[in-house]
Amino acid sequence: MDVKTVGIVGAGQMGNGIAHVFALAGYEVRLNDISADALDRALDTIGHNLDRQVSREKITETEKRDALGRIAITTALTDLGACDLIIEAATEREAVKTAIFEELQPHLTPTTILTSNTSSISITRLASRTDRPEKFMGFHFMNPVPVMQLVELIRGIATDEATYRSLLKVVETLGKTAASAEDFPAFIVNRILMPMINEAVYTLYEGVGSVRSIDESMRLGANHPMGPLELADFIGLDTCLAIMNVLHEGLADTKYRPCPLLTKYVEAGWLGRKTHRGFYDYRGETPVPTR
Ligand SMILES: CC(=O)CC(=O)SCCNC(=O)CCNC(=O)[C@H](O)C(C)(C)COP(=O)(O)OP(=O)(O)OC[C@H]1O[C@@H](n2cnc3c(N)ncnc32)[C@H](O)[C@@H]1OP(=O)(O)O
Ligand SMILES: NC(=O)C1=CN([C@@H]2O[C@H](COP(=O)(O)OP(=O)(O)OC[C@H]3O[C@@H](n4cnc5c(N)ncnc54)[C@H](OP(=O)(O)O)[C@@H]3O)[C@@H](O)[C@H]2O)C=CC1
Repeated sequence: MDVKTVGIVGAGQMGNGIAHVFALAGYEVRLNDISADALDRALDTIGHNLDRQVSREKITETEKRDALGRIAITTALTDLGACDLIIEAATEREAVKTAIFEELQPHLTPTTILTSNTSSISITRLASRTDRPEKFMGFHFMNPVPVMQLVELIRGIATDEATYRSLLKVVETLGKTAASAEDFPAFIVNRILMPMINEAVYTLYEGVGSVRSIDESMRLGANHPMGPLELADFIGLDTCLAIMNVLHEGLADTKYRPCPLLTKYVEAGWLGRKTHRGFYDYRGETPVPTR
């Protein structure tokens, strides 16, 4: 299937990054969110990130203008029906994702490929709730999308070869690298990364280190570009907790038990950078640890 138009559902940090890279690669993009404000913020962020690429001479002013011209925003999910490829990038909750696919279904063309950018949820289960499990895949981009090279491709039990090949081709046109993962909780990257982040939260919870000492230890001692708590704030603590819950429930092993302190932050609505408070407080000039 030759993909030309891409519908993206959810205009949060992942949705806007995905829209950015697809528009820059020449695809027509329709970006949807339930919130008109989220759509406006997404366009601002995309413009700002494209400006940065222009100032670093990665792209030209014309390429930036053309990319922005290829992105249409809409709060009506049904406007995405005619797209060749749908990428669902809404909140990491299975009920939210299933409801989106159910609402979209009657408006889709028979050839449309459905994908989810889920970080952890079973692709086979999401696919089974649609009319086209053979045309359904996990299409997992990394944050920040314009920078990170990897895209995980996850086939559900019913995904056909033609769908997989179409997505491989799409990844190539984006200039990114695909890695295939089997459909088990949190796939590859988050199966390894998220228990590390959860362990960092336990390290804080048990008083082994402070927010600063934990992050500095991993930045300077293990050469990670960000400390684990800084990275958790960057990903979103709600998303981190949702992934740990999928690992814990899906693999039924206590080693994936989410740290109670992570739960507490999420319950407080301190979700990290996106709410301006998490393990750090981002409301001032420089981030300040909250513990
Ligand atoms: C949860 C999941 O399901 C899966 C996941 O995504 S897990 C999260 C995976 N991501 C990571 O682990 C990110 C770890 N952090 C990093 O790699 C780096 O800190 C970082 C790339 C985010 C920033 O790097 P840095 O050196 O501190 O910043 P900086 O030098 O300003 O930026 C490096 C490049 O990234 C770009 N950049 C930084 N942040 C960006 C953003 N939010 N959007 C777009 N571009 C961005 C910069 O423009 C710069 O580009 P060039 O090299 O082309 O000039
Ligand atoms: N954060 C990360 O580092 C990564 C996240 N992912 C995955 O990507 C997905 C999105 O994550 P992320 O962008 O971080 O999350 P965000 O919270 O930044 O964005 C999610 C967006 O989806 C919107 N939304 C919620 N319900 C619907 C709906 N029914 N229809 C349309 N839009 C909806 C939200 O609106 P509102 O705010 O109004 O609820 C919000 O704007 C998740 O599945 C996550 O696991 C994958 C890779 C990395």
